[in-house]
Amino acid sequence: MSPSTRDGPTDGSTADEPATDEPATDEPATDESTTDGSTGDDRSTGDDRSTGRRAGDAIFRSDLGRAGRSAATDAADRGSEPDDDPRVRIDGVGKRYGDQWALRDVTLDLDAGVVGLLGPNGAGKSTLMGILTTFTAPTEGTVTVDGVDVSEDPTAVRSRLGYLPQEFGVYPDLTAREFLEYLGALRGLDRATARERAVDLLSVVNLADAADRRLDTFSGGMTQRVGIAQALLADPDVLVVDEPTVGLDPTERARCRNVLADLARDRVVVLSTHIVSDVEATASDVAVLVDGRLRTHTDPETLVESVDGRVWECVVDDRGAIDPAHLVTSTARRGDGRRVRVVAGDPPTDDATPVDPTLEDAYLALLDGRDPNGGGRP
Ligand SMILES: Nc1ncnc2c1ncn2[C@@H]1O[C@H](COP(=O)(O)OP(=O)(O)OP(=O)(O)O)[C@@H](O)[C@H]1O
Repeated sequence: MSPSTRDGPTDGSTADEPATDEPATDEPATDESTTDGSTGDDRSTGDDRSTGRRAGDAIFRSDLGRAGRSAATDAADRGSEPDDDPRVRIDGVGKRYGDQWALRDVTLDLDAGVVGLLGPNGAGKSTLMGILTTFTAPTEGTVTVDGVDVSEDPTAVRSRLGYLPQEFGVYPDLTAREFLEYLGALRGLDRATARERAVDLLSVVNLADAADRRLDTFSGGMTQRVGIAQALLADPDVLVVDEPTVGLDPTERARCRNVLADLARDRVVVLSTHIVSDVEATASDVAVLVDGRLRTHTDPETLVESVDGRVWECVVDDRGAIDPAHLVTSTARRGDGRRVRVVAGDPPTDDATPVDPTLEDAYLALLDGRDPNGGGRP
């Protein structure tokens, strides 16, 4: 049996090779054969009717007989109080390719919750995820997961970490249950444990009703949730997901987001995405990378507040009516003209009305960096 097409691990687990500085090994495994699932019929709901569990219920972690991997449990095993160290500590991390720095001096502490990793193309998000998932060796700085250094002991880090790559491949002729059992066996689980875990995980991602359907009948969103399930096979403390909602319809996006938010109750979920509304809907933290550097790490509410009182909507005949010194975050043609959304210190037109800011307004203003009072970019 072979996966549809892929060059790397089918399960999105991290590569077996130790992290290296060679760019050739810095490419995360990708899969060009995602299921588009146009024939899928997803009847799953937020609740698993067979068990009555909610996605990501804490019961899942204990059910899996997890051998105490969290910092808290490790500390309890050692007979000591858990320390205040964050689950993930990224300290002064940089990555250089040739003479170009893809990432520089990034310091981030992460604990349970969803951290939305945002940044324009080329900002360094994939590089940072590659370092976190042990694919890529940092040039400088350290990353620890539950106190374990990714460079010193990548194998131990991998056992604490689940990864859903952007392109996730499945074996289309297997059922969801068979697929997870297979990946569980690859991870060294015995048959009974793999079976039990597959059932639990399908419940966690609200696919219990579809467990015995072949994967080639799954919609794109269902396949992504299978991807999340496989990333949870080792019941990781840290889940890294790369653009999990791209190409999904709004209903499936919401389902996927809800699963991630539920899982983040007792895990670090690193959500790398360009879809700012997904971050707004799920994240407790937002980290913005620009040109390889961390521009901000805060909570979404604080970022939104940064443009409070500076977002306006107005209707204009054409966009030229807006002072080019102002940042236009959206424009839509309406019957009465163009409705534009503007970030500016003062009303951009006489009839502009103030509106509640969104995270997207704040994010675009942060990237734009121009003076909201109209003075242009610094
Ligand atoms: N293997 C590599 N060899 C050389 N340069 C690389 C390599 N991987 C990434 N880079 C460079 O590092 C910088 C950061 O790239 P990275 O892919 O991490 O950004 P990103 O934020 O993930 O972008 P995107 O949103 O487009 O996926 C870019 O300038 C990119 O060209």
